[in-house]
Parts: sequence; C-alpha cells; structure tokens
Amino acid sequence: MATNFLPLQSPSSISTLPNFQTKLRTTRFRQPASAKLKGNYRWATAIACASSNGREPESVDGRGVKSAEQLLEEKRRAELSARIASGEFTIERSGFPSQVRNGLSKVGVPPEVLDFFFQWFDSSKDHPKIPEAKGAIRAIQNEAFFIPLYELYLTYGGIFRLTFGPKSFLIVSDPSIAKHILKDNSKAYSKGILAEILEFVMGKGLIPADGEVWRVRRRTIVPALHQKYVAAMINLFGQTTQRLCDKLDIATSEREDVEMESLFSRLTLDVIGKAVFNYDFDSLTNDTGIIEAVYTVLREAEDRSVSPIPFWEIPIWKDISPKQKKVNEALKLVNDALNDLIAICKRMVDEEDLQFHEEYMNEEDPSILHFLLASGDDVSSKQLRDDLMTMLIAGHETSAAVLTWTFYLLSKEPTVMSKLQNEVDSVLGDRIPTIEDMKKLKYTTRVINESMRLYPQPPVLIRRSLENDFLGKYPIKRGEDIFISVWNLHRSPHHWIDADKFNPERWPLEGPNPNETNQNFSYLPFGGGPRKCVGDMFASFEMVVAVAMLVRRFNFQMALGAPAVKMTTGATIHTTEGLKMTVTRRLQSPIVPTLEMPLLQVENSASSSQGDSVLSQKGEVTSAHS
Ligand code: HEM
Repeated sequence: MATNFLPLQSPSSISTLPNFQTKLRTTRFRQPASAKLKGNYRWATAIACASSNGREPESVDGRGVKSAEQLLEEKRRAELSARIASGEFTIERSGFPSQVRNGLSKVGVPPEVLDFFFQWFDSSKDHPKIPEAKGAIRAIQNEAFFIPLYELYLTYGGIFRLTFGPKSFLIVSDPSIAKHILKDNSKAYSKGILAEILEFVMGKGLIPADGEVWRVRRRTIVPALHQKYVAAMINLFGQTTQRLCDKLDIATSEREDVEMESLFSRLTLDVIGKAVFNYDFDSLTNDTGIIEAVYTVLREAEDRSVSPIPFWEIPIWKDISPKQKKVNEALKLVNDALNDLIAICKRMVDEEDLQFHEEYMNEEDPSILHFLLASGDDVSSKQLRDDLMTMLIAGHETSAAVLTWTFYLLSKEPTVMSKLQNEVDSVLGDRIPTIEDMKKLKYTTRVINESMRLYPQPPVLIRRSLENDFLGKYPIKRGEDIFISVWNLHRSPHHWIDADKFNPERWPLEGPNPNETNQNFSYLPFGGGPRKCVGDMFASFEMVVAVAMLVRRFNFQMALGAPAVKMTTGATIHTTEGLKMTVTRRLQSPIVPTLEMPLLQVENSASSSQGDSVLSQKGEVTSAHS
C-alpha cells in the first residue's frame, strides 16, 4: 500500500451530516437539478446503511418506518443541499466589479447576463475557470476530511478548487482526469505535500520518492515481489492468521468481546515484518518495545499529516518537546533494529551458494530484504533503510484497515456472510489456504473488492503539478496541490448503481478481477499508472486468506453496547473507537469437497444461505451475551 496522508482531518461519524457551517462560495457554477437529486438520494442511502451496527435496529424497520433520528438527518442534509444550490456558498470575487456582480446576482440577474456584461473584467476569460469553493479549517474539524469533499463534489463536479485562507487545493473526482494525472501524464506530477510530511520516517523511500530516485528504486524493488515469493507468502498469511484464530478461540471460551481493529493491525504488522525483513514482531502475543516504537512512529506520521502548523520544524521546540523526543527515540529504536536485521541478512546472503536469478528466493528467508541484498543492494545505504521502512508502513496499515471495514460491513449483511461462509466451507474445509485456492475463493475476493470500493485505503491520493497542464478543459499552473478523491470516485452516483450499498454481487464471479484499467479509473483501490501499488497481489491474497480462515471458524457480530462505528482519517480510514465485536465459534458445517466453484453453484448458495445462517446462530458454542 500506500500511505497517503490527508493534511487536515478529524473524527467523523459515518452517520452525521458534514458540519459545513463555513462560507463555501463558488463563482458561476450552478448545480444541475439532477445532481441535487442524486446528492440527496445518496445521503439518505448513506445514513440508512451506516447507522446500524448490526444489532441495533435497522434504519428502516420491518414496516418501512424510519426512525426520528434518521428523518432529522435527512432533513438536515436536504437543507444543506438547498443552501449550496441557492448560491449561499458562492465565492465572492474581490474588487468593485465583482461586488456589483455579486449584488446583481443576489437580486436575481441570471448568470448568463452577468457573464456577458462582466466578461471584460475577467483576465482569464479565454479559458473556463475551475469551479471554486472556499472554506474555513474549523468547518471540517468535526469531519473526516473526505466526507465534506463528497458533498462538494456532488455540487461542484469532477474538479473544483478548495481554498482555505492562503492555501488552495484542486479536488479531482473525475475518472478521466484521475487517469490523466496518474497514468497518461504522470511524469508531470510529483507526490508534493506527501513527500514533505513523510520525509522524517520514509526519507526517499518508494512512496514519497520522485524522479530518478523513484525510477531506479521501483526497478529494483518490483522484481522482489515475484510470483514464487507471493506463493511463499500464502503460507505465512495462513500461519499468522492461525495465531489470530487461537487468540479469538480464547476470547470465545472466556466470553470476552474483542476489539478487531487493533487485532487486525497486529496481524498485518506480524505479516509485513516477516515478509519485508524476516522479523517476527509476534505482536499478536507480545507487546515489546519495538512494537510500541513502530506505533509511535506511525501515529506521529498521521499527526503530522493533519496538523495545520508544522510544529516539528519549529527551532528549539522540536528539540525540547517531550513528544518529539519520544518520536526520535522510537525512530532510533526502529532504525537500530533495521540495522541489525540488515547485518544478519547480509551474513546469510554471503554464506549461501544460491545463484541470483529472476525468481530468486531463499526458502529459509524469502523476505524482500534478502532478495534486495542478494541482488546487490548496498547494505550501508540509507536508501535501503528508507525503502524497508516505507514497505513496513505501506503494507501494514492499509491491509489492517481493509480487514477492519470488511468485517464491519459483513456484520451488517448476514446474507453476504452466509454466502461467504458457504464458499469457504466448500473450497477450504479446514485446510489452510494455498495459492491454488486463491482463484477458487471467488466470492471471498469479491467481498474484499467491494469493501475496498466503499472504504478505499487511502481515501485520497496526493499529487503536485510539476508543470503547467490541462485537467479536462481547465488550464492549471505548475505547483498546484491536487487531491484525487478515491472516496468520491468509488461512491459516485454517476458511476455506480446504489453506490453506497455493500453489494459484492455487483462484481460477476466469472468476470475479471476489477481494477483501474477494466473500470476505466472509476475504481482504483491500488492506485493506477506507473505508481500503482507494488504490493497489490500480496495484499489481496493476504486479505483473502485472513477473511477465509476467520469466517470459516467464527461468526462475528457487533458487540452489544459497542460504541457506534465512526470514521477518522490519517493515512487510512480508522474507526474512532475501535470495532468491538462478539465472536462465536461456528458449528463445523458439513464439508462438501468441491474443487471448482461454478457460478451456478455459488448463486444457489445464496438461496441456501438463509438456512446456513440459522445453522450458524444455533451453532454458537459460546456467546458473550447468552
Ligand atoms: C490492502 C492493502 C493495500 C492497499 C489498499 C494499497 C494501496 C496503495 C495505493 C492506492 C498506492 C498508490 C499511491 C499513490 O498513487 O499515491 C500504493 C502504493 C504503494 N504500495 Fe500499496 N497498498 C496496499 C498494500 C501494500 C503492501 C502489502 C505493500 C508492500 C509489500 C505496499 C507497498 C506499496 C508501495 C511501495 C507503493 C508505492 C509505489 C510507487 O510509488 O512506486 N502496499 N498502495
């Protein structure tokens, strides 16, 4: 993965209205009536989907009656849309002509008439102007940053400028513009703010690096994730998930609820430590200093990404602040550990008599570090450390976040869960998955595809223009900071039917695995173009193995009295208070040894899924609330 950091964020409730009290103003753009309708429709749906935590009553009860809270939310949303549409948020241009223009606009003079009379005051009239919205930082302080961006997208369209005081960003939600930036003209864009924020921890690692450094390192690192390596990793995913299953087994016996978000974070940390530099953090069973140090560094990266002031650059403060001291100590601990691992690995490489070739892999230590050293990477280089650190962070938080939101979504859709369990029962039985199972676990893969659509990690990709360019019909200048909102692309009512619905069936089982190319950049869970994620296959298999093994053994429900699940952003979308679940052992259902999973059979399993879910309920060996 990748870590993308949003330069402003704060906790947000999935079910709350964007608290947009700010004066958001735009020049000429008027929202088309269809967009207004879609906007309202979308929010009503979002609220309906998001407010249930699986055991609470659904938003619409059996008789189709909505709760008072829900109706209130819908009313508030409709009011907001109406205010945006009325032009209340329209940017007022400075200067006498624009004051006159705004005054005339308020008394109802049509925009076309105003355009005609005021065109000679506009120096850039030869080109259309990017629609513009203006905000105050406090306006988004109660929101995850990408939520108000969605509402603004429905109002202003696939590209608009968002201005906060002296800072301005271009927000892109149009697939063809995203494709232009990420793929067709990718050379004209750098990682911009992202590289600045991550410098302290990733240096010039593959994610923040640009230009020649990136080109050389990408060419060095990509071959390390060859097919044989990924196949070897399947075993690691299985063993590590088994540890998590053992932990959950204990929780079920002791009738304790579990906080799944932190467990997923530990699972993926253990996986990535072994996969990247053959180090077993064993964080699922231990809490050593090194684990705390890794988390301190990660949290700091996220804090920096949302801080309006770069406090870490303030002279003296950066040396005396206890927090910065702790971060520096943690960084030193992690770097020292990395140095030790590099030294150990180098000794192994020197002692082995394996010939280096395309699919080179040391069976005892298949790690990426081992491959890089065997391929001739310089042990003493800072670049190697930067890349290792980058992959540790990139491959950890993203996968953990996808698993967290997948289980949240599954807890709300028992039919999907039953269908998923049916597939896993018949494909795997009680085996640990193998590489061959990856293509058979089709529905499992679709569940993950759909989870990544609804909760893309990261929700926004960051770029900066290195030269003047055109985005669609709009000219832009060098130095523009750009956010490509993957959240908006993935939830756009223009590209998706029932965009907010968790519906793995939208991806045909026999169709291609959805990606940015076959979805024309409307779907980019792993980015696109030359900077696409290098760990996409690794991560996909890691998540398939984890989901399959967990749902085979357990049922998952939101714990009674668990806090409502709300979103907050940093590098990825986190929950604000964790994902507290009640986990129960499944009664082992009969295993039908099926090698192939034809479409018909899976479709049939949907009808039998009701029965299975009854079986699952009855099959609970323990229940924390029984
Ligand atoms: C579900 C898990 C993951 C997701 C959703 C994810 C997502 C992404 C995305 C969207 C990008 C593109 C960022 C951009 O264009 O700005 C990216 C890049 C990257 N990812 Fe992943 N990733 C995941 C797992 C991994 C893993 C496991 C690894 C390492 C083994 C990894 C390593 C990287 C690296 C090194 C890059 C930068 C590539 C470059 O700039 O050339 N990712 N990832």
